[in-house]
Amino acid sequence: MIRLTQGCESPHGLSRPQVRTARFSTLDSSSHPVMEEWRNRRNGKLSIQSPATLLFMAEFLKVSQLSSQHKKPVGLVLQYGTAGFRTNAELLDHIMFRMGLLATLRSKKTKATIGVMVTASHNPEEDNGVKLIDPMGEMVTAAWEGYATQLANAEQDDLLTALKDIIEKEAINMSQGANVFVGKDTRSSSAALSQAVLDGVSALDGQSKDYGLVTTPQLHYMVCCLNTQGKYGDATVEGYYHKLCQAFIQLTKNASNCTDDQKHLSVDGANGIGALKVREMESRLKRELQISLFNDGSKGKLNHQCGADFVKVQQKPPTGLTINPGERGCSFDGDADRIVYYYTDSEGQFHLLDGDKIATLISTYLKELLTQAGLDLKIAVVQTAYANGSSTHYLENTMKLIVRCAKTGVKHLHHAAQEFDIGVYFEANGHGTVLFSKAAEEKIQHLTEDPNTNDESKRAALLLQSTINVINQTVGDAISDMLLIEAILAIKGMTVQQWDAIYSDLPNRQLKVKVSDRRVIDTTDAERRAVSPAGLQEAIDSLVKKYKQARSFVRPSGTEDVVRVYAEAETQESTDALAHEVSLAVYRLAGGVGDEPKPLH
Ligand SMILES: CC(=O)N[C@H]1[C@@H](OP(=O)(O)O)O[C@H](CO)[C@@H](O)[C@@H]1O
Ligand SMILES: [Mg+2]
Repeated sequence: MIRLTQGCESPHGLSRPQVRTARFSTLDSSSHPVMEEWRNRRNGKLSIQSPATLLFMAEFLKVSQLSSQHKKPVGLVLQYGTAGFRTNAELLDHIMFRMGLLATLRSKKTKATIGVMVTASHNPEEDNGVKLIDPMGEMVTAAWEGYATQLANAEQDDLLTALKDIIEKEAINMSQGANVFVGKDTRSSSAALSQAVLDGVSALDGQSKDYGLVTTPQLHYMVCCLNTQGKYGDATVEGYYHKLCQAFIQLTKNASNCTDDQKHLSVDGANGIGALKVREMESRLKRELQISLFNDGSKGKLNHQCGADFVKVQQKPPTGLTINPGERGCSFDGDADRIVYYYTDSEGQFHLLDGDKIATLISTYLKELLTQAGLDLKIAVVQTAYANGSSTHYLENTMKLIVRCAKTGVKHLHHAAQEFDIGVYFEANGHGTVLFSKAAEEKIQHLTEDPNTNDESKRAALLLQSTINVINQTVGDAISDMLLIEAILAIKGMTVQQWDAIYSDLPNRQLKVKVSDRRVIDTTDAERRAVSPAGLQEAIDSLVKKYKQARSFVRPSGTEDVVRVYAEAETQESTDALAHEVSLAVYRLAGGVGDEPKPLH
């Protein structure tokens, strides 16, 4: 029997010695290897001088008990991939519980609030997933993605050992308090799975706040607000709408003669959380943006034949949405962190405005404002290898902007963008945002307050300030991006066709090739060149030479068991031929399985 002595104050604010005494009394008899190891370290005695140790062990016991209600299926192995864990919802209960544990440890380690979002984004309704959010609202750091995988894959009996390993490796002070924010999307499995996350947090005596149904970027926003003591905004959904909508209204005051037609936008909510949140926010836009919401979840299935991913990959409008020729529409994905725009011309031809077009519109607008404000700030656009060559060419050669290419995955773009005063980053699929350095924000602020600032500079600086406020800098955010794009179009008096005409996309094609082990492909130069298997890059180089304005690269997907092939060229015909020939090269040199890739035409 272990008794708590005087001075054994709980860092968690627990003042219930009786409860603890009762709980600890069972520690002596616990035969779990982790408990035994701790006993051995103390020559068979549990030190009553170490309250933190006692609490730690009491929590371990609780973890052990609660984890038996969230058992891992034996042998199941899952990976924390580019966008967290993602698979069929039925396989995820133990993962969620364990991510609740891990988020609590991360919170203790960083002494800050951590976020856990339950969502599988654009994947089918039957799937689910989880992403961890670091203190400033960014994706969790790479080392902890590794811990997430270790913890997720530890068999039931090894869970405490896996937990202890992380605690020791990171030298986590277990007496530090913890706070975890939890959010979920609209999937039917999300309620039970987010409860499993909350169970994980409480097993380690962490505090939690359940935000319930929120978009992924809203949860990122909340985490950032809390950890900046409200400087970024109020950590509430109301606070989020207030900040973004107020900035939007402020921006649209600079749009003259905007007709109701021009203020109209059709939104495809992918039958997901984004639709609910647009509905909640709508009235605050004071008819400066008049939204017709489609795929609002009242009848259709999540992401089915709709949503940003469907539109981007299929290059066609979502079902369930009607817009007249020339009118603009946009699609969110299932957790509202991606957006793409589109319209159909008078000939019925569909035109997609993807992440590259969005990055071009935003960076052009920002560059103009910087010039008007007379501010010398370094602005850059960060893309991936999937960015259309025309967009890169236009940004570098016409706009004279710095363009960087990062590896696929938002966290890579986010980090690259942080190196500039203003970093605009977008994946071609529509996930992106804009980052402003602290120094840039201060210079803009100074300009708005300086009595010597001339009128033109002041107007531009004020516009920049409202632009900063409409943007969710923590992560790509469909709602925030939509408001920014709509404000820019209104301010510039630009139609969607004019926006589309800034540059013309090169025809492009993406294909997938199945190989026995996609890890045989290793890449360099932000994934644009293959260094293995031997001969593959040389083969691609000689194929590319056959076509005009051609470019092609291959890389193993981080989310699917395939090798992705990308090609672009002057015409769709040569693009498709090149994509097919490169697919064949991958199939032959990288261990293709199944039938040989067939020509597209
Ligand atoms: C070509 C492409 O669109 N790749 C997507 C996809 O990654 P892959 O590693 O290509 O499977 O999923 C990621 C997560 O959602 C997203 O960030 C990325 O842009
Ligand atoms: Mg998403």
